[in-house]
Formats: sequence, structure tokens, C-alpha cells
Amino acid sequence: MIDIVSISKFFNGKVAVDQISLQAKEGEVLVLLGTSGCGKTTTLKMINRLIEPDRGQIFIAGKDIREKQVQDLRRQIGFVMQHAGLFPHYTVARNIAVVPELLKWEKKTISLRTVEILHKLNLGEDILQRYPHELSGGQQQRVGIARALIADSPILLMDEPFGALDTITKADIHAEFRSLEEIRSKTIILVTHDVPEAFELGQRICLMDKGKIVQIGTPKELLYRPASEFVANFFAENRLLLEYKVATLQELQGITAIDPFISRYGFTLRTDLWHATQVLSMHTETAQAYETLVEAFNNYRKQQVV
Ligand SMILES: Nc1ncnc2c1ncn2[C@@H]1O[C@H](COP(=O)(O)OP(=O)(O)OP(=O)(O)O)[C@@H](O)[C@H]1O
Repeated sequence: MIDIVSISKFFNGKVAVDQISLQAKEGEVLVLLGTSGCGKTTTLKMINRLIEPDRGQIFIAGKDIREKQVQDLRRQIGFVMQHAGLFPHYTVARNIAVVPELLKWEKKTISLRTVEILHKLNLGEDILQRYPHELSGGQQQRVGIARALIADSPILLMDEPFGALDTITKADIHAEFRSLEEIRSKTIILVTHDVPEAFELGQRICLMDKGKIVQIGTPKELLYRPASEFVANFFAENRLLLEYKVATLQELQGITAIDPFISRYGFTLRTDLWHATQVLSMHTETAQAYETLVEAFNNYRKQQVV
């Protein structure tokens, strides 16, 4: 678990992070969300000591991170940098092997694990001898993720890991990322300014503004129980999309019979309404099922909005 206790950071006398306290629980994806300049990256970089806080403390598994050697601390933390952050003069293979080499893994182990992780991220082995500039933006970001995952560290810090991707590539890579068994048991803190991405990937979202936390909670809490007008306004633009994304079939269960949707259309109780209605809206023969779900959602929504 990562426990951040009242940390602050000043740059040139101006506060960038202002007495932030939060906890990231073991095995969860916590998203730091907010507009440009609100202090997300600075907060993230203080966890692996790329930036030192001016005030406050950070604990990992109960230990103050300043008590460890920086290199030891960073070896237990996978880090995905903004814009992938690959070394331009290293091949993909060398980029991915940076941490295993520091850990003094055998060459054979590195190459086997590299191939395994490449396949999981839908990358071909043919890219191993290429340089970053010979890859597409999406491939570069996948390589950045492969590099952070290869050593299977218990913590993963991700700074806009999918930032450079178009919407369609993003949807694919989000789905891949969520289904990776590698991320299941990790504590992940992910920085983004992309609201739908935060809702898709975060179990909890920490919304920040001007260096402070405005609200921290589940996507559903932020949407239906905003702590302030700022929070409500922040989600106003994407509101309907987000409401469809946070409602799962499980939540509609008491309102309409869900079993037929599961057996007939291959959904699960965890399928979100956004995905389900998209599938059902594609064919005329599923129009009735689509309408049933939308009606159930409207009734569910009435119970949420008080
Ligand atoms: N090295 C630095 N020197 C001076 N000011 C800095 C430095 N790093 C960040 N800042 C300032 O601190 C504030 C917070 O920056 P930070 O990068 O943490 O924000 P962010 O929320 O991650 O933004 P973005 O989404 O644009 O990356 C900003 O006002 C920024 O200009």
C-alpha cells in the first residue's frame, strides 16, 4: 500500500502540490485526474523520488520511502513515463531490458520474459531490433508499458500512458490493459486528464485542482455524489457516456431480468451498459432488447440521482 501524508511541493516559491494526502490500496488502480498543471505528475514523481517533496511523507508498505536507497525504491516500482519515454538510441529489446539488467537477470531469462510480455501486449518480435522512432505511437506506448511490467514489480506508476493514442487505438489498448493478468495484484497509480479513460480504468479516482484534492472516490461516487459544484461541472460534458460506463448489468439486475442478456448476447454481470447498448444497437433484431436495457437504466438512474 502507498500512503501519502500531507505532501507539498513548491517550484520557485509557487505551490504545485498542496498538502495532499491519499492512500492507494494493494491491487487497486487509482487514477489521478485533473486539468493540465494541477499537480498530477509532480505527485506521481514524488512516489519514486524523481521529485523530492518539500513537506510531508510517503510510505510504501509502512516504510518511509526516504529510508531506502533511491535505486532500491525504484526497482520495486514500474514507471511508465509520459510519451513512453523510451531511450531513442536503444533498440526496443534494450529498452525493455533496462530494469532486468539492473537486477542482473540472465540473458536467457530476459529474452524469454521479453517475448512473453510482447505477446501479451500484442507486439510482434520483429520490433525488437528496431529503434523507437521506427515504431508507431501506439507501439511505442506498448513498449513503454512492457518495460514497466517486465520485472513484475508490485507497484506501477503510469503518467499519461495512453496519451498519444487516437480514440480507437485507446479503446483497444484499454481493453488489453485491463485483461492483463500482470496488473491484477499490483498497486497502480495512473495519471490522466482524459475523463472517460479515468472512468474506464480507475477503481477509484482522485480529482485534483490547483495542487489540491477536490474529491477522491469510486467513479460512481464522483458522478452521483459530487462533493462540490466543481466536481459536478468537471463531469458535465461527458455525463451521459460516464453514466452508461459506470452502470453494470449487475446493477440493473433488480430492475429487469438480466439472465436473458447474459445467455443470449454473451454479456457478463460486469459488462457495462455502454458496451451492452453499443452491441445491441447494431442490429434491428436486437432493438427490443436495447430498449429494455435503456428503460431499465432510466429507472436505475432515478434511484441514483437524489
Ligand atoms: N520542474 C519544474 N519547475 C518549475 N515548475 C514546475 C516544474 N514541474 C512542474 N512545475 C509546475 O508545477 C505545476 C504542476 O505541474 P505538474 O506537471 O505536476 O501538473 P500536471 O497536472 O501533471 O499537468 P500535465 O497534465 O500538463 O502534465 C505546474 O504549474 C507546473 O508548471
